[in-house]
Amino acid sequence: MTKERITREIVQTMDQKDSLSHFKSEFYTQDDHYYMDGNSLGLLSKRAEAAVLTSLQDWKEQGIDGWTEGKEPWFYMSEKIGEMTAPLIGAEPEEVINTGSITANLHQLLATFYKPEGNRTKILADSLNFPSDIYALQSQIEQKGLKHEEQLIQVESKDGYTLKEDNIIAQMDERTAVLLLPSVLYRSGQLLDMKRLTEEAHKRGIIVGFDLAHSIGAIPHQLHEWNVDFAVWCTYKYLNSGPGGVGGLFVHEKHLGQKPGLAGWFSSKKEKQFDMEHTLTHSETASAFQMGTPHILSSAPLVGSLEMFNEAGIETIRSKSLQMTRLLMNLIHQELSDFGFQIMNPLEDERRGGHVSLVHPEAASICKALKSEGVTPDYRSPNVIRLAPIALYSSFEDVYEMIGILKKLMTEEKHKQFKNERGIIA
Ligand SMILES: Cc1ncc(COP(=O)(O)O)c(C=O)c1O
Ligand SMILES: Nc1c(O)cccc1C(=O)C[C@H](N)C(=O)O
Repeated sequence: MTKERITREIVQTMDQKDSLSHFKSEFYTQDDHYYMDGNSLGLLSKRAEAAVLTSLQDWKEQGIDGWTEGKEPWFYMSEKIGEMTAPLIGAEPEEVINTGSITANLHQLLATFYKPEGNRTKILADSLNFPSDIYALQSQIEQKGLKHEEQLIQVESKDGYTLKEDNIIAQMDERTAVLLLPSVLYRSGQLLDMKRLTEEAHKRGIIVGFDLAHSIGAIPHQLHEWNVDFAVWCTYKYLNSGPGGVGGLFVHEKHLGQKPGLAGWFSSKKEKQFDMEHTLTHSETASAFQMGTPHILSSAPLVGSLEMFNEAGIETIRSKSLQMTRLLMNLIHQELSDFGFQIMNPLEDERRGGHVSLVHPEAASICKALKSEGVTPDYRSPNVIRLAPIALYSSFEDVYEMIGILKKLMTEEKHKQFKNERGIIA
């Protein structure tokens, strides 16, 4: 931690040096409001809005011809977004497609890659992953006529927040068919060593998949180079596609050409799709893992949003995000040491994602009090406050202001006015 006292002047200097600061005006942010929840639902940008309006205009003016003749033809939009996403995850364009949701894509890729055979029947996961991933794993095991209680192995966490890569590797063996892990854990923000885990799993003949929900748009990846077999993600968090925005998937080139586990007419080769044959000629790219008609109005925002990510560059985004979360942690030490907060995310740059995870016994009431004071944090049961300053639309001074607000409300015990229990979502 730094020794120098952090002042407003210091953070203002950081803002002056920030090469990404101009992006803030491209987002709908509110004055005197500090939005720290972009790790759950990112904010709307003007470019994303314009992209949706383009698709609406195409529909208005062209009706069905919008599929091929629109300004942004709908028939090719999922592939275009896949190409735009590829640089963020270190993929070849044909390895990526914009489709589905994390849960739907997990079902698709498990239906494709989970092939229990002989003794190799188990799926290795962890005990801290988001519930939807675990439900998908359980039901895919059941789909194969097996019992998930016997086949799903969930690596335990010693502290209830983080995982040790060594413990995960220790559980990989010749009975493991698939390994599925989050890149960044949704509560603690721990970033797992995807490269090492993939290498170790492959040595043992295991197929490797990652859920990139909490890393895509915040952290660079090298999925192709690391030889990851598949990955899934959502786009409504760091990629700012809006509520229910269409997700994405990656399938390594070495598996392309394989038949999708769950086929539909959008799995087709584009030039064959409208032949309407009952024998599927599936695409040879990640497009094959689509099923039905793409959700154009929930994909379109990405055409605008990803343009900004590619202009900014994911390495620059990561570097600012690390600087912001480092500042946030330093300010917590400087300003909040009397109030019983504990930082649960790993402190090292290479082990933490885009959010800071603060544990406090009164986390729920503190989050409600923060909201009443113009800060949007994110609460996760039972005691976690997640705070995510976002590289494209948060400033260093926002982080400074937000900690000032938190300190004031803790000093005045304003959170005591709120029930220490979760609302419907947070
Ligand atoms: C790690 C993780 N997996 C899965 C999900 C659910 O994804 P979806 O609702 O897009 O299927 C979320 C968030 O909602 C998540 O954070
Ligand atoms: N997907 C969400 C939704 O449909 C409603 C509210 C929140 C969400 C989220 O994304 C939660 C998020 N995955 C989390 O990490 O908690």
